[in-house]
Amino acid sequence: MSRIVIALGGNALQANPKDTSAEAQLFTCKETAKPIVDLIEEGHEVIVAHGNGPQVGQIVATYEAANTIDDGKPVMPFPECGAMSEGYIGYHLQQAIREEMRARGIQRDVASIITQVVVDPNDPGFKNPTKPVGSFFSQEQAMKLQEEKGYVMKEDAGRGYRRVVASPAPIAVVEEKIIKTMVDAGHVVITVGGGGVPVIEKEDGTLEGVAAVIDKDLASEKLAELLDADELVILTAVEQIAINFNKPNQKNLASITLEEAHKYIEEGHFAPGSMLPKVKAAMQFAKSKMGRKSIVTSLNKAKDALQGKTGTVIIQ
Ligand SMILES: Nc1ncnc2c1ncn2[C@@H]1O[C@H](COP(=O)(O)OP(=O)(O)O)[C@@H](O)[C@H]1O
Ligand SMILES: NC(=O)OP(=O)(O)O
Repeated sequence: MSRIVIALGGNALQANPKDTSAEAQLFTCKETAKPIVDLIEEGHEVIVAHGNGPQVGQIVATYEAANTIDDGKPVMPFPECGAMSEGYIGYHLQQAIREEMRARGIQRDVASIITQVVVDPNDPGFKNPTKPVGSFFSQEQAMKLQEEKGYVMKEDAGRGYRRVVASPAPIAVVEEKIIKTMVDAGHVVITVGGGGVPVIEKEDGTLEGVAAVIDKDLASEKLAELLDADELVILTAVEQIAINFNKPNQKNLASITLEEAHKYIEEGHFAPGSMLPKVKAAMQFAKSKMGRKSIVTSLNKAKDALQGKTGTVIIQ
């Protein structure tokens, strides 16, 4: 039996970027629940983390469209929108996993924990936005949004333009002890949703939300180390990590050593804001302790990847 942290991509949960409906996301969550519950059925301890890039950006845009801007300040700040996205996605996942377990007669409880993750207020990520959020736009639409709303818009891995926001590195998981207690008690826990709501710790020990989106792969890696997990499984829209991605000479990789990963990063094979943080998270977990391994694959190939049939394994 292994302890496995599964990180689900926010984009992967919105399988068709043109259909941002709750119904479509719930359907994807139900499909995603199947390989997750396969692992639970096999006796593994599974902790589920998830992204929120598309969803948090859409929540922010919805509030803006509802004309809730007062004196130029958003009425619904970014951290609150992040917390909403954690609740929204967590709700879908916990319902889907519960239903799948019930259908198989598995007597386990599942719950989401709205998680706060501490970041450094001086993190360089605040000065250089890299995290794509919200929907995809054409170059023309993106330039218009940049001008009208002051957003920073960037091309996202050949899929179109998206708003990018600050993405500071995760330092600590505030609810760590509660998560550990629930996992140790045998419950299925959904946590660090959207990388967790980013908070800074003030001198008096209080927490304050900040406008940013933490990369959920990096937060999941931190969580996997804290929980002493055996495997970190990152599920996204592609079956394998590739070099020369989207080019005629694309080559999918079955495994990558740390040394090879460093070389491929230097050569610029992994897009910042999409594949690069996954590779970095996978590398960090693999090097944190001998024997730990990370796997990157697609939602529907999770089971095959865990049996070594596909996916990309990152090892020391
Ligand atoms: N070298 C690469 N190999 C595979 N996919 C890549 C690569 N570089 C960029 N990508 C893109 O990164 C995407 C995964 O990042 P993203 O969509 O941000 O993840 P998430 O599913 O966590 O939201 C893939 O679907 C693919 O389009
Ligand atoms: N927060 C986060 O990393 O979201 P995505 O998985 O959607 O990029």
